[in-house]
Amino acid sequence: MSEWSHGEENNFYRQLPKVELHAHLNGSVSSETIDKLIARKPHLNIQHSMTAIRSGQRRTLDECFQVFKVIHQLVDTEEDILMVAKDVIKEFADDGVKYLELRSTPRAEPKTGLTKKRYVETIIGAIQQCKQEGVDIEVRFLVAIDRRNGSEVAMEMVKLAEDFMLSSDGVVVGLDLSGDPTVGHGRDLLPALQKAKSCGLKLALHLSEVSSQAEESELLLDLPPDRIGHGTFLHPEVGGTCSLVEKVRKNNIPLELCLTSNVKGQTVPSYDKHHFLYWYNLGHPCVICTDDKGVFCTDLSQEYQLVASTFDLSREAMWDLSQKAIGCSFAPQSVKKRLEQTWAELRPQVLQTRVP
Ligand SMILES: CNc1ncnc2c1ncn2[C@@H]1O[C@H](COP(=O)(O)O)[C@@H](O)[C@H]1O
Ligand SMILES: [Zn+2]
Repeated sequence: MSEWSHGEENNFYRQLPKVELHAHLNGSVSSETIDKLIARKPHLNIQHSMTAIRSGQRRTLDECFQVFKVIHQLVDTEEDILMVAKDVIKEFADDGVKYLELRSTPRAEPKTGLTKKRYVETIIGAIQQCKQEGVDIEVRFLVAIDRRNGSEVAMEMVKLAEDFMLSSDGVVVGLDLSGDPTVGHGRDLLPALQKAKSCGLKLALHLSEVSSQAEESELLLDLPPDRIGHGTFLHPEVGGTCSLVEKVRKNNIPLELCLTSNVKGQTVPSYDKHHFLYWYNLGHPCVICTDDKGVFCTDLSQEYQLVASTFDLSREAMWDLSQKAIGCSFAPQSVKKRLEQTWAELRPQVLQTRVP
């Protein structure tokens, strides 16, 4: 047990400088922003209970994907996307996140004239505006491929990401593969992912989020990806294989781990059974992330605190986790170096203060 009071613990994790590498834009919308969206679109008759999974509640993964559909109805114009992206970036900054990699699936909305290209441009615009306003956070963007949409759209997203990688002043750094893991097969997306890799885009892939994906993970790990989202069922204790674990370890591929998301989405039975422990005990790079802070009603400070209390880790160990996450980011060396400096400057004050 910790010798610190609850208030002190909260305060410490908020002060801790953090890196967020796995955040889906529309899953990260806070209840305050949802209020503003509902006010813009009262005719949709959407209530808060439809856009978030509260403390103690559980949903099947399938039900989680229904929640995203509701949020997508609320976020369907350029103005909405700009507001949502700026709010999300500022909320992460307020939570002590110094570097954020946001990801989102470009959507065309014929009714409002939104195109996939404008979708990405609007998010890049939000990132630039936050920078101009002096928000204390460095932000990069990953174009997401929704696996449900098949190989053709995947290839279209790779082209879009490549164009933006070359024209966005370094804001677009890679691709995400996400969406309902029970739909589609990674084999069909392999050519698009290979192309992305060959043109210099970084790959963050959701792998083995459910137990039926071993064969797909086997295939996609040969790319290899630069980071893995979840990887819940990779290891043999939960039905994965030694071969999968070996591939991950051989290439030292960091795992993005999202405790609240996995427990609320019921792919992990309880916090203490989370696969964080398996990989952490191997000394493998693990990055704590939120996944969908709005939908799962969490933030990155809470996720760090949850990991520390569940696995009885010291503040120093948690500091090391947050610092090592810098190295797992897709930021260029110059940015990583600056972040390392920030961590070095903050360390004495954050690790020693006892603020009530
Ligand atoms: C809970 N675990 C998860 N597993 C897989 N994909 C997920 C996810 N959580 C979110 N997404 C992906 O992110 C989209 C919402 O944000 P954007 O509209 O892209 O910003 C979802 O529609 C899904 O494709
Ligand atoms: Zn995710």
